[in-house]
Amino acid sequence: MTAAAHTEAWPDGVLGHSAASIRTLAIRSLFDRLEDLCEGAVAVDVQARVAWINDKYARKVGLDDARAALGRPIEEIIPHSALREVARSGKPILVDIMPLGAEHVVVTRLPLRDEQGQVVGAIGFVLYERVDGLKPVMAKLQQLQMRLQAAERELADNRRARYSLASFLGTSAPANEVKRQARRAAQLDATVLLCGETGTGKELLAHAIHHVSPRAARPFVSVNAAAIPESLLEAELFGVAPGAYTGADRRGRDGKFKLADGGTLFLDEVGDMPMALQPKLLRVLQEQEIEPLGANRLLRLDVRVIAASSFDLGQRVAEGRFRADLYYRLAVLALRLPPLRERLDDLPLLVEHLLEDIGARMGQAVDIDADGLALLRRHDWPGNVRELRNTLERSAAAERHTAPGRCARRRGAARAQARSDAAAGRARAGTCRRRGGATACRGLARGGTSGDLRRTPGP
Ligand SMILES: Nc1ncnc2c1ncn2[C@@H]1O[C@H](COP(=O)(O)OP(=O)(O)OP(=O)(O)O)[C@@H](O)[C@H]1O
Repeated sequence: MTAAAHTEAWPDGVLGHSAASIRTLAIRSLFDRLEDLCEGAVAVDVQARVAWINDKYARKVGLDDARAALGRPIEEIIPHSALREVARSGKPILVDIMPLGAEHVVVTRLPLRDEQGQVVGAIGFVLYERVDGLKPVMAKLQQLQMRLQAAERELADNRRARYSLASFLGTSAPANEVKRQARRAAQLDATVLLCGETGTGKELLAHAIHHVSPRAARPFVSVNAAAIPESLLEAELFGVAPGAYTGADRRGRDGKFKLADGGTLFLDEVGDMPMALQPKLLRVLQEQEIEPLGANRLLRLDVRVIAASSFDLGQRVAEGRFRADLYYRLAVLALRLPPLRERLDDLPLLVEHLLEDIGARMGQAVDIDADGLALLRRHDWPGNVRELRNTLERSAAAERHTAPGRCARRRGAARAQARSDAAAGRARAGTCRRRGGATACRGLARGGTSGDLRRTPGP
C-alpha cells in the first residue's frame, strides 16, 4: 500500500494526529534514529553534489569540518559511492558493501523524491562498519573479486591484436603491396575481405589491420565459421537472450558480435557460413544491429568486420552456396594474399625468422645453408607459410631426436666443432650448415609428398 493510500484509509483525528502528521513524525524520528545509530550519513542532490553530510561521516573520511564537503562531487569525498547512480536511476540499493579507505563498510542508499515524486537526490547510510563478523564473507568476496579481475585481464589480453604489420614478414613486391593495402584498409573502417590460400597469413593480417586502425584499443574477437557446428553458430555469433533456453544458458549469453562491440570481429572461413545465417550477417553489416536468439528486440552495435576465405568466394556465389549480396557487401575492400610460391624472394627472410623462433622454443639454435634454401625454393608450398614452419619444425625436431648435432645443433657446439676442425687442418665449418639444408629437405620431402602438412594445425 502506498503512503497516499495510507493517509486516505486513516481518517484525521484518530489518536489525536492526522495521518499526514503521523507520517511526517515517523519519517523524522526514523531519520533521527537512523542517523544517530548508523556510522555515517550523507545526502546528495540530483547531480550527485554533497548536500549534507553528518559530522561522524565527515570525520571518517578525514574532514575536520563537514561543511568542507558541501557542493563537491560525491566521489571526491567518498570515492566508491554509488549515490550518483541512485540519484540518476531513482532505484534504491538496499544493502551493499563499499570500500572506504582501508576497510569495507555495509551501506544502504535510497533515492530522495519531492512532493511530485521527482527524484531530487539520494541519501546513503553507513549501517555497519565493523565488518569483523563478516570476515569470512569478505574474504570470499575478495577472493572472488581477485579471480574475476584476473579472468577479465586474461580475456582482455585474448581480445587484443597479437600481431602488427611488422609481424607480416616479406619485402618482395607482392608482400609490400599487401602491407600497403592493409595500411589503407585500416584507416577506412569498411568491411574487409581477405582472400588467399590456407596459411598465407590472413589471420595474421586481420590482427595487423586492427592493430593499426583507430579501433586498436578496443577488442579483437575471432570466430571461425568452419570450426563451429551449424546448430551452434547462430548463438555463438549473435548471443542468446535471457530465458531463451533452460539449463546453463538460462541467463543468456553475449555473442561474438557483442563482445567485439567498438572493435573488430574477424570472421574466418566466411565461405562456410550456412545459407540460413547469411541474411542475418548481411543485416549486421548493413544496419549494425543484431537480434540475439530468443530476443524480440534489436541491439545496436559498432563492429568492424574483417572476413577471410581460403576458397574462391565468387565461385561459391556462382554455385549458389553463398549469397551474392553478402559477397558484395563483404568485398568492399578485398585483399588477395599471395601464395608463397609467388613470393619466393621472401623465403630466406621467412626461414631465418622461423628458425630463430623454432630454435628459441627448442632451446638451441637451428641453421640452414644455401643448398637447403635452394631445395626449399623448389617446393610449391600448397600450405604456404604454415607448411614452411611445420616443415622446418619437424626437421629440426626429428634431427634432434635421431642424430643430435647433425643438423639442429647448438651454435656454440657447431662453432667449437668448426674451430677444432680448423685446428686439425680440415675445412669443415660448413658441414653442419649443409647437413642443416639436407635435413630441412628430408622434412620437406616427407611433408611435400605425404601432403598431410596442410592438415597439420598451425603453431
Ligand atoms: N607473412 C608472414 N610473415 C610471418 N609469418 C606468417 C606470414 N604469413 C603467415 N605466417 C604464419 O603462418 C601461420 C599461418 O598464418 P595464418 O593463420 O594467418 O594463415 P591463414 O591464411 O589465416 O590460414 P587459414 O586459411 O588456414 O586459416 C601463422 O603461424 C602465421 O604467423
